[in-house]
Amino acid sequence: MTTIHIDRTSRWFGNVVAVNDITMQIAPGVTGLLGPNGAGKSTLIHMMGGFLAPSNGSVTLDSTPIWRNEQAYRQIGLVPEREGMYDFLTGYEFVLANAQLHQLPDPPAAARAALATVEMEYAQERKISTYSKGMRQRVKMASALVHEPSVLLLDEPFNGMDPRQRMQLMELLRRMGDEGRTVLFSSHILEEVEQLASHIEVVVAGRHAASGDFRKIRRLMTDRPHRYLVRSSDDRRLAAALIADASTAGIELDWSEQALRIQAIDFTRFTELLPRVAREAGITLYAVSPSDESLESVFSYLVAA
Ligand SMILES: Nc1ncnc2c1ncn2[C@@H]1O[C@H](COP(=O)(O)OP(=O)(O)OP(=O)(O)O)[C@@H](O)[C@H]1O
Repeated sequence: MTTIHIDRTSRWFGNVVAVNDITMQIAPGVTGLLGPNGAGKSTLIHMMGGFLAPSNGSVTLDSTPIWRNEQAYRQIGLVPEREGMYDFLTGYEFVLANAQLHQLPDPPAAARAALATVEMEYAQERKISTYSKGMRQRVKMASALVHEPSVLLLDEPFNGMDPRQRMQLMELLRRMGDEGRTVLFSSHILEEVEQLASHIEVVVAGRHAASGDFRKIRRLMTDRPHRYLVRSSDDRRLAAALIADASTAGIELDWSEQALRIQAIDFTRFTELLPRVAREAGITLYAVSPSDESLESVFSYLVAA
């Protein structure tokens, strides 16, 4: 059993703080790392994989630091997000090279086994340049699995996959989690995480925003009061119609903005209510935007789904 501990860890690049004082643990099973673009997910994953040193704090695997620790590297497999691969190699040669780098006792057998795990034997003799995005993803995965790591880190693994490939990969990750491996994958899409991980970690703008059971966090995201700025063809009439519904907690006419500031309690109900009320009253909606920053990121998850 292997657990990664991230303890008061920060990472900066010049004056950009990509990861800001984050503490979290990644335990065996499948964990989803959720956050909007630029939240710091890749930077965190690279530190967990030993690709990057923390600027501050520590990242350890069962109490030993990961950075520059060969023993830790033997236990970790990392599937990076980047697309660039050795296109002139065949899938087999690519995975074999990694098996050799790990100095495994029988690199060809390990490469074949890893390619079988991701169901890529049929195309293993083809050049990577001829692969689709999903096939590339699977070969990267085979390469990360070739030394049978107990920790598997995947950066946006579902990007560009079709629904069938997505399902296959989800099944594989689920199986690995059930086997007791520590599997962490990042995503900026709420629904993707929902299907695979019951435990999630949320990062927003370099900070740790939430941790725990997916359903609880989702409720937190969707059931908290939300503030919107709404512009319409008749703000006063729209305000009167909305306030009658229990999902609206408060409305203010903002003269300087020429808009309504609305506070909604029940997110789902409000997002159904607003267009319906406007339609029934013959009011045109010109703009509906979340008016606080944290909500904007929550909103982007929902929109991206
Ligand atoms: N090597 C680097 N040099 C400078 N800035 C960097 C570097 N790597 C990351 N950053 C910055 O750190 C922040 C976090 O980036 P990171 O790639 O970790 O986020 P992310 O959540 O993985 O986003 P995405 O989903 O878009 O990949 C961003 O502002 C990014 O521009």
